[in-house]
Amino acid sequence: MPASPSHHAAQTASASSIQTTAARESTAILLCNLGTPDAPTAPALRRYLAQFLGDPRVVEIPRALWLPLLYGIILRTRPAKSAAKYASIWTEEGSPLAVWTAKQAVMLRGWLGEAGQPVRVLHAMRYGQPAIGAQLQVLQDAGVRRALVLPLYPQYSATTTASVFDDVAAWVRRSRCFPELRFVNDYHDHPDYIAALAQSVRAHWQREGGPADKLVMSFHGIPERNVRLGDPYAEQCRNTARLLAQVLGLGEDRYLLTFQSRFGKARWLEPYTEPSLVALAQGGTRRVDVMCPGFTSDCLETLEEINQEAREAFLHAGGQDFRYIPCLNDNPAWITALSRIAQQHLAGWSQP
Ligand SMILES: C=CC1=C(C)c2cc3[nH]c(cc4nc(cc5[nH]c(cc1n2)c(C)c5CCC(=O)O)C(CCC(=O)O)=C4C)c(C)c3C=C
Ligand SMILES: [Fe+2]
Ligand SMILES: [Fe+2]
Repeated sequence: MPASPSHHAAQTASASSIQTTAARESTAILLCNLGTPDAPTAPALRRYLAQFLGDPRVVEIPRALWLPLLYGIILRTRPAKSAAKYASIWTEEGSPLAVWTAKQAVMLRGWLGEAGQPVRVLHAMRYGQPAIGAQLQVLQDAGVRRALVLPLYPQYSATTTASVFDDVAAWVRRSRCFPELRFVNDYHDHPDYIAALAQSVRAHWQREGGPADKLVMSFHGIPERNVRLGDPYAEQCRNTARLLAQVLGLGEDRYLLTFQSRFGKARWLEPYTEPSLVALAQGGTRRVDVMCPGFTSDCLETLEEINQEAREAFLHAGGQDFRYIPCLNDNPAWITALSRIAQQHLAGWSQP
């Protein structure tokens, strides 16, 4: 059957609309997070921890000393203990970290689309699935020409941010062709990130009928040695805390910056979160608001370590009210912040 003129026109229109969409979507954003086990079970934890703790960015002990310790002791004992902790926070949809990260990618795509900037947005995990290299390959195979890698860590640390970069670079080394790449190092003082945190605290105060005696801001720790060797992480955490306190109008006596999740026997950044909460309770502080501004998604470290373990320690030491403020998760102000951070890094990247 010969094509009618209208059939022809429809074909041309749809071909050109595909081409326009393809041209616009030749830019992509890859949101990268830490990753999480596939299941709250000892075998899944063993796979996850082997990858995580086998990363030389995370444990900087010489391989010849560390690997026997990791495989001989840690991977025999820790998986079962950690699996039980994960089981206490697991949801029907999976690990909270995975659920929130996937949702952030979908929302960010929607936000940018509405702002007239349709770009592909995928998420990837440094440890576990979906892997960073596999997602970069998906983008490459789809014809993406420019990719912005955006780690979901507001504060830069070699243990986290640089490790994402290592993984991107490892994929590049294996690739014949790859998109132009840009990389976000940190956004610890970005006004929209600070504003999103402030908004989440104010909303919490509104729900609770006002501020507690103290706002505790707990960040993930790193070994103190890393900071001495030049990691800017601690300074960036202090900056975030100071800026947030400033926006909230909190004087120095109204907030406390602490570091959580110490791993191993070495000295980590201090003050440690749980002992600080115990000291506050013993010193007569009755009510605390507790938040984790360095985590953009709720995860094991916030839901179990802070909202379960640290809560119990505070109440046991005589505290009366432990009020946990959830992470930014799917907070619209946070997605707006992410879209602005992305737009600023995409600016000037010409369309073909
Ligand atoms: C927010 C930034 C993070 C930094 C910095 C960080 C450093 C760091 N972590 C470990 C060891 C572990 N961390 C674990 C879990 C974990 N860590 C972060 C974030 C940072 N880590 C997150 C978001 C999570 C939770 C992931 C989840 O699935 O919900 C774990 C695994 C759990 C356990 O067995 O305790 C370990 C181990 C080190 C050694 C380190 C810096 C040197
Ligand atoms: Fe960690
Ligand atoms: Fe922990």
